[in-house]
Amino acid sequence: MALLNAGTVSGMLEVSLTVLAGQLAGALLVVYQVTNGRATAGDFIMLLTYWTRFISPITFFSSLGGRISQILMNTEKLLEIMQAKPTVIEKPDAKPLQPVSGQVELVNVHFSYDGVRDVLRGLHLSVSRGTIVALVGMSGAGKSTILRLLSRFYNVTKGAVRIDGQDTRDVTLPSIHECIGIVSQDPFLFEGTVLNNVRCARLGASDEDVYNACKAAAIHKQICRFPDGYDTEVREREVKLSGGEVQRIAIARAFLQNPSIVLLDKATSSVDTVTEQEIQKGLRALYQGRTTFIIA
Ligand SMILES: Nc1ncnc2c1ncn2[C@@H]1O[C@H](COP(=O)(O)OP(=O)(O)OP(=O)(O)O)[C@@H](O)[C@H]1O
Repeated sequence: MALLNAGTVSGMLEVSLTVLAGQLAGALLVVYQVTNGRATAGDFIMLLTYWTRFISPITFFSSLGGRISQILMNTEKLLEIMQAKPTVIEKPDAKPLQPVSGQVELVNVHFSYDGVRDVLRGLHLSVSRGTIVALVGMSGAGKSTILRLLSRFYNVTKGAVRIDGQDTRDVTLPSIHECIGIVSQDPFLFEGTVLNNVRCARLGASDEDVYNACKAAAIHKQICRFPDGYDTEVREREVKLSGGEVQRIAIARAFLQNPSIVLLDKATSSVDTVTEQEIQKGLRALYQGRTTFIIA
Protein backbone atom coordinates (compact mmCIF):
# COMPACT_ATOMS: atom_id res chain seq x y z
CA MET A 1 0.00 0.00 0.00
CA ALA A 2 1.52 3.33 -1.02
CA LEU A 3 0.70 5.91 1.63
CA LEU A 4 3.07 8.52 0.27
CA ASN A 5 3.55 9.49 -3.34
CA ALA A 6 6.13 11.64 -5.11
CA GLY A 7 3.52 14.39 -5.68
CA THR A 8 2.99 14.88 -1.93
CA VAL A 9 6.73 15.22 -1.27
CA SER A 10 7.34 17.59 -4.21
CA GLY A 11 4.32 19.69 -3.09
CA MET A 12 5.90 20.09 0.35
CA LEU A 13 9.25 21.04 -1.18
CA GLU A 14 7.49 23.61 -3.39
CA VAL A 15 5.91 25.29 -0.33
CA SER A 16 9.29 25.48 1.46
CA LEU A 17 11.07 26.92 -1.62
CA THR A 18 8.32 29.51 -2.22
CA VAL A 19 8.62 30.65 1.41
CA LEU A 20 12.41 30.98 1.12
CA ALA A 21 12.19 32.87 -2.20
CA GLY A 22 9.60 35.26 -0.70
CA GLN A 23 11.84 35.93 2.32
CA LEU A 24 14.83 36.69 0.10
CA ALA A 25 12.91 38.97 -2.32
CA GLY A 26 11.29 40.95 0.55
CA ALA A 27 14.63 41.51 2.30
CA LEU A 28 16.30 42.68 -0.95
CA LEU A 29 13.48 45.12 -1.74
CA VAL A 30 13.65 46.79 1.69
CA VAL A 31 17.46 47.00 1.62
CA TYR A 32 17.14 48.72 -1.80
CA GLN A 33 14.62 51.25 -0.45
CA VAL A 34 16.67 52.05 2.68
CA THR A 35 19.78 52.58 0.49
CA ASN A 36 17.85 55.03 -1.74
CA GLY A 37 16.46 56.97 1.21
CA ARG A 38 12.85 55.98 0.44
CA ALA A 39 12.56 54.19 3.77
CA THR A 40 14.15 54.62 7.21
CA ALA A 41 16.04 52.02 9.26
CA GLY A 42 13.06 52.04 11.66
CA ASP A 43 10.72 51.12 8.76
CA PHE A 44 13.14 48.33 7.91
CA ILE A 45 13.09 46.88 11.46
CA MET A 46 9.27 47.20 11.65
CA LEU A 47 8.90 45.40 8.34
CA LEU A 48 11.26 42.65 9.47
CA THR A 49 9.20 42.17 12.65
CA TYR A 50 5.94 41.93 10.69
CA TRP A 51 7.56 39.69 8.15
CA THR A 52 8.79 37.26 10.84
CA ARG A 53 5.30 37.10 12.35
CA PHE A 54 3.78 36.51 8.95
CA ILE A 55 6.28 33.88 7.90
CA SER A 56 6.50 31.77 11.09
CA PRO A 57 3.07 30.04 10.69
CA ILE A 58 3.96 29.22 7.06
CA THR A 59 7.34 27.81 8.14
CA PHE A 60 5.57 25.82 10.85
CA PHE A 61 3.12 24.28 8.37
CA SER A 62 5.86 23.46 5.86
CA SER A 63 7.92 21.65 8.57
CA LEU A 64 4.71 19.94 9.73
CA GLY A 65 4.46 18.52 6.22
CA GLY A 66 7.94 17.01 6.61
CA ARG A 67 7.00 15.44 9.92
CA ILE A 68 3.75 14.03 8.53
CA SER A 69 5.61 12.50 5.59
CA GLN A 70 8.06 10.83 8.06
CA ILE A 71 5.15 9.40 10.07
CA LEU A 72 3.51 8.10 6.89
CA MET A 73 6.75 6.44 5.77
CA ASN A 74 7.14 4.77 9.20
CA THR A 75 3.52 3.61 9.06
CA GLU A 76 4.13 2.14 5.63
CA LYS A 77 7.16 0.17 6.94
CA LEU A 78 5.10 -1.01 9.94
CA LEU A 79 2.30 -2.24 7.67
CA GLU A 80 4.85 -4.11 5.54
CA ILE A 81 6.19 -5.87 8.65
CA MET A 82 2.67 -6.72 9.84
CA GLN A 83 1.81 -8.20 6.44
CA ALA A 84 5.01 -10.33 6.28
CA LYS A 85 4.30 -14.06 6.48
CA PRO A 86 6.05 -15.83 9.39
CA THR A 87 8.43 -18.64 8.40
CA VAL A 88 7.45 -20.69 11.45
CA ILE A 89 3.77 -21.46 11.90
CA GLU A 90 2.17 -23.36 14.77
CA LYS A 91 0.23 -26.54 14.00
CA PRO A 92 -3.54 -26.05 14.43
CA ASP A 93 -3.52 -28.68 17.21
CA ALA A 94 -0.32 -27.36 18.90
CA LYS A 95 -0.43 -27.62 22.69
CA PRO A 96 1.64 -25.72 25.27
CA LEU A 97 4.85 -27.43 26.40
CA GLN A 98 4.26 -29.47 29.53
CA PRO A 99 6.23 -28.23 32.58
CA VAL A 100 9.83 -28.21 31.48
CA SER A 101 12.79 -29.50 33.51
CA GLY A 102 15.34 -28.50 30.85
CA GLN A 103 16.29 -31.72 29.05
CA VAL A 104 17.23 -30.94 25.43
CA GLU A 105 17.79 -33.23 22.45
CA LEU A 106 18.78 -32.54 18.86
CA VAL A 107 18.13 -35.69 16.84
CA ASN A 108 19.81 -36.00 13.41
CA VAL A 109 19.28 -32.28 12.77
CA HIS A 110 19.82 -30.96 9.25
CA PHE A 111 19.31 -27.28 8.51
CA SER A 112 19.69 -24.87 5.61
CA TYR A 113 18.67 -21.20 5.49
CA ASP A 114 18.31 -21.03 1.71
CA GLY A 115 17.49 -24.64 0.81
CA VAL A 116 20.80 -24.86 -1.09
CA ARG A 117 23.66 -24.88 1.44
CA ASP A 118 23.48 -27.07 4.55
CA VAL A 119 24.57 -25.24 7.71
CA LEU A 120 23.97 -28.30 9.92
CA ARG A 121 24.17 -31.89 8.73
CA GLY A 122 23.05 -34.77 10.96
CA LEU A 123 23.71 -33.13 14.35
CA HIS A 124 23.03 -35.23 17.46
CA LEU A 125 23.11 -33.69 20.92
CA SER A 126 21.58 -34.91 24.16
CA VAL A 127 21.76 -32.58 27.15
CA SER A 128 20.50 -33.46 30.63
CA ARG A 129 18.75 -30.85 32.75
CA GLY A 130 21.02 -28.43 34.60
CA THR A 131 24.01 -29.08 32.32
CA ILE A 132 26.20 -26.27 30.95
CA VAL A 133 27.11 -26.76 27.28
CA ALA A 134 29.76 -24.58 25.58
CA LEU A 135 29.43 -24.41 21.79
CA VAL A 136 32.86 -23.86 20.26
CA GLY A 137 33.80 -23.72 16.60
CA MET A 138 35.00 -21.66 13.69
CA SER A 139 33.17 -18.52 12.65
CA GLY A 140 30.21 -19.54 10.50
CA ALA A 141 30.24 -23.14 11.83
CA GLY A 142 26.60 -22.86 12.89
CA LYS A 143 26.75 -22.17 16.65
CA SER A 144 24.16 -19.35 16.67
CA THR A 145 22.05 -21.39 14.27
CA ILE A 146 21.80 -24.17 16.89
CA LEU A 147 20.47 -21.63 19.43
CA ARG A 148 17.97 -20.27 16.86
CA LEU A 149 16.69 -23.80 16.21
CA LEU A 150 16.36 -24.48 19.97
CA SER A 151 14.17 -21.34 20.24
CA ARG A 152 12.36 -22.46 17.06
CA PHE A 153 13.00 -19.21 15.23
CA TYR A 154 13.39 -21.62 12.29
CA ASN A 155 12.16 -25.15 11.67
CA VAL A 156 14.76 -27.87 11.16
CA THR A 157 14.99 -29.10 7.55
CA LYS A 158 15.23 -32.71 8.76
CA GLY A 159 15.41 -34.39 12.19
CA ALA A 160 13.92 -32.98 15.40
CA VAL A 161 14.53 -30.67 18.35
CA ARG A 162 13.00 -31.97 21.57
CA ILE A 163 12.56 -30.27 24.92
CA ASP A 164 11.73 -32.71 27.71
CA GLY A 165 10.90 -35.26 25.00
CA GLN A 166 8.38 -32.95 23.27
CA ASP A 167 9.02 -32.10 19.60
CA THR A 168 9.14 -28.29 19.38
CA ARG A 169 7.08 -28.44 16.14
CA ASP A 170 4.14 -29.91 18.07
CA VAL A 171 3.89 -27.23 20.75
CA THR A 172 2.86 -23.57 20.85
CA LEU A 173 5.54 -20.93 20.19
CA PRO A 174 4.89 -18.79 23.30
CA SER A 175 5.28 -21.87 25.53
CA ILE A 176 8.74 -22.50 23.98
CA HIS A 177 9.79 -18.87 24.42
CA GLU A 178 8.59 -18.88 28.03
CA CYS A 179 10.91 -21.74 29.00
CA ILE A 180 13.96 -20.32 27.17
CA GLY A 181 15.80 -17.19 28.34
CA ILE A 182 18.12 -15.53 25.84
CA VAL A 183 21.02 -13.18 26.57
CA SER A 184 22.39 -12.04 23.24
CA GLN A 185 25.40 -10.01 22.13
CA ASP A 186 23.29 -6.93 21.44
CA PRO A 187 20.24 -6.86 23.74
CA PHE A 188 17.37 -4.61 22.73
CA LEU A 189 16.20 -1.79 24.99
CA PHE A 190 12.96 0.00 24.12
CA GLU A 191 11.96 3.56 24.98
CA GLY A 192 10.60 3.57 28.51
CA THR A 193 11.82 3.32 32.07
CA VAL A 194 14.57 0.97 33.21
CA LEU A 195 11.95 -0.73 35.40
CA ASN A 196 9.72 -1.52 32.40
CA ASN A 197 12.71 -2.57 30.31
CA VAL A 198 13.36 -5.36 32.84
CA ARG A 199 9.69 -6.09 33.57
CA CYS A 200 8.98 -6.88 29.90
CA ALA A 201 10.43 -10.36 30.62
CA ARG A 202 7.42 -11.10 32.91
CA LEU A 203 4.70 -8.49 32.64
CA GLY A 204 2.94 -9.51 35.85
CA ALA A 205 6.11 -9.13 37.95
CA SER A 206 5.98 -6.76 40.93
CA ASP A 207 8.50 -3.94 41.41
CA GLU A 208 10.06 -6.05 44.18
CA ASP A 209 10.54 -8.98 41.74
CA VAL A 210 12.28 -6.62 39.30
CA TYR A 211 14.60 -5.29 42.05
CA ASN A 212 15.50 -8.86 43.08
CA ALA A 213 16.25 -9.85 39.45
CA CYS A 214 18.49 -6.79 39.11
CA LYS A 215 20.28 -7.62 42.38
CA ALA A 216 20.94 -11.15 41.11
CA ALA A 217 22.28 -9.69 37.84
CA ALA A 218 24.60 -7.33 39.79
CA ILE A 219 23.03 -4.18 38.28
CA HIS A 220 20.76 -2.99 41.12
CA LYS A 221 23.31 -0.64 42.73
CA GLN A 222 24.13 0.96 39.39
CA ILE A 223 20.45 1.54 38.59
CA CYS A 224 19.97 3.20 42.00
CA ARG A 225 22.75 5.64 41.05
CA PHE A 226 20.92 6.72 37.84
CA PRO A 227 19.28 10.20 38.10
CA ASP A 228 15.77 8.77 38.51
CA GLY A 229 16.77 5.27 39.64
CA TYR A 230 14.45 2.64 38.16
CA ASP A 231 12.27 5.41 36.66
CA THR A 232 15.15 6.67 34.47
CA GLU A 233 13.97 6.86 30.86
CA VAL A 234 15.90 4.91 28.25
CA ARG A 235 15.68 6.77 24.95
CA GLU A 236 16.72 5.93 21.44
CA ARG A 237 20.09 7.52 20.55
CA GLU A 238 20.33 9.03 24.04
CA VAL A 239 22.91 6.68 25.46
CA LYS A 240 22.45 6.51 29.18
CA LEU A 241 23.49 2.91 29.71
CA SER A 242 26.89 1.45 28.91
CA GLY A 243 27.30 -1.82 27.00
CA GLY A 244 27.95 -3.69 30.26
CA GLU A 245 24.86 -2.19 31.91
CA VAL A 246 22.67 -3.16 28.96
CA GLN A 247 24.05 -6.72 29.16
CA ARG A 248 23.17 -6.91 32.85
CA ILE A 249 19.66 -5.61 32.13
CA ALA A 250 19.36 -8.56 29.72
CA ILE A 251 20.61 -10.92 32.45
CA ALA A 252 18.11 -9.39 34.91
CA ARG A 253 15.34 -10.07 32.38
CA ALA A 254 16.45 -13.72 32.23
CA PHE A 255 16.35 -13.96 36.05
CA LEU A 256 12.87 -12.45 36.10
CA GLN A 257 11.65 -14.82 33.40
CA ASN A 258 13.06 -17.76 35.41
CA PRO A 259 13.40 -20.17 32.45
CA SER A 260 14.61 -23.79 32.62
CA ILE A 261 16.88 -23.24 29.62
CA VAL A 262 19.27 -20.31 29.12
CA LEU A 263 20.98 -19.40 25.84
CA LEU A 264 23.97 -17.04 25.95
CA ASP A 265 25.06 -15.88 22.51
CA LYS A 266 28.41 -14.05 22.96
CA ALA A 267 26.81 -12.28 25.90
CA THR A 268 30.02 -10.60 27.07
CA SER A 269 31.85 -10.04 23.79
CA SER A 270 31.23 -6.29 23.55
CA VAL A 271 32.46 -5.31 27.02
CA ASP A 272 35.90 -4.80 28.60
CA THR A 273 37.53 -7.34 30.92
CA VAL A 274 36.58 -5.57 34.18
CA THR A 275 32.94 -5.25 33.12
CA GLU A 276 33.01 -8.87 31.92
CA GLN A 277 34.08 -10.00 35.41
CA GLU A 278 31.11 -8.06 36.86
CA ILE A 279 28.74 -9.65 34.34
CA GLN A 280 30.16 -13.12 35.02
CA LYS A 281 29.00 -12.80 38.66
CA GLY A 282 25.43 -12.37 37.42
CA LEU A 283 25.80 -15.12 34.84
CA ARG A 284 27.18 -17.71 37.29
CA ALA A 285 24.08 -17.20 39.44
CA LEU A 286 21.87 -17.52 36.35
CA TYR A 287 23.38 -20.91 35.38
CA GLN A 288 22.38 -22.48 38.71
CA GLY A 289 19.90 -25.31 38.15
CA ARG A 290 19.26 -24.38 34.49
CA THR A 291 20.33 -26.06 31.27
CA THR A 292 22.68 -23.52 29.73
CA PHE A 293 24.09 -23.20 26.22
CA ILE A 294 26.99 -20.76 25.92
CA ILE A 295 28.69 -19.33 22.86
CA ALA A 296 31.66 -17.41 24.23
N1 LIG B 1 19.65 -15.50 8.34
C1 LIG B 1 20.53 -16.15 7.58
N2 LIG B 1 20.29 -16.36 6.27
C2 LIG B 1 21.19 -17.04 5.50
N3 LIG B 1 22.35 -17.53 5.96
C3 LIG B 1 22.65 -17.33 7.25
C4 LIG B 1 21.75 -16.62 8.13
N4 LIG B 1 22.31 -16.59 9.37
C5 LIG B 1 23.49 -17.23 9.26
N5 LIG B 1 23.69 -17.67 8.01
C6 LIG B 1 24.83 -18.46 7.53
O1 LIG B 1 24.83 -19.69 8.24
C7 LIG B 1 26.15 -20.05 8.62
C8 LIG B 1 26.22 -20.28 10.12
O2 LIG B 1 25.96 -19.04 10.76
P1 LIG B 1 26.00 -18.88 12.34
O3 LIG B 1 25.62 -17.49 12.66
O4 LIG B 1 25.20 -19.97 12.95
O5 LIG B 1 27.54 -19.15 12.63
P2 LIG B 1 28.37 -19.02 13.98
O6 LIG B 1 29.11 -20.31 14.18
O7 LIG B 1 27.49 -18.57 15.09
O8 LIG B 1 29.41 -17.87 13.56
P3 LIG B 1 30.08 -16.72 14.42
O9 LIG B 1 30.93 -17.39 15.47
O10 LIG B 1 30.90 -15.98 13.43
O11 LIG B 1 28.97 -15.90 14.97
C9 LIG B 1 27.06 -18.93 8.14
O12 LIG B 1 27.67 -19.36 6.94
C10 LIG B 1 26.14 -17.78 7.88
O13 LIG B 1 26.59 -17.00 6.81
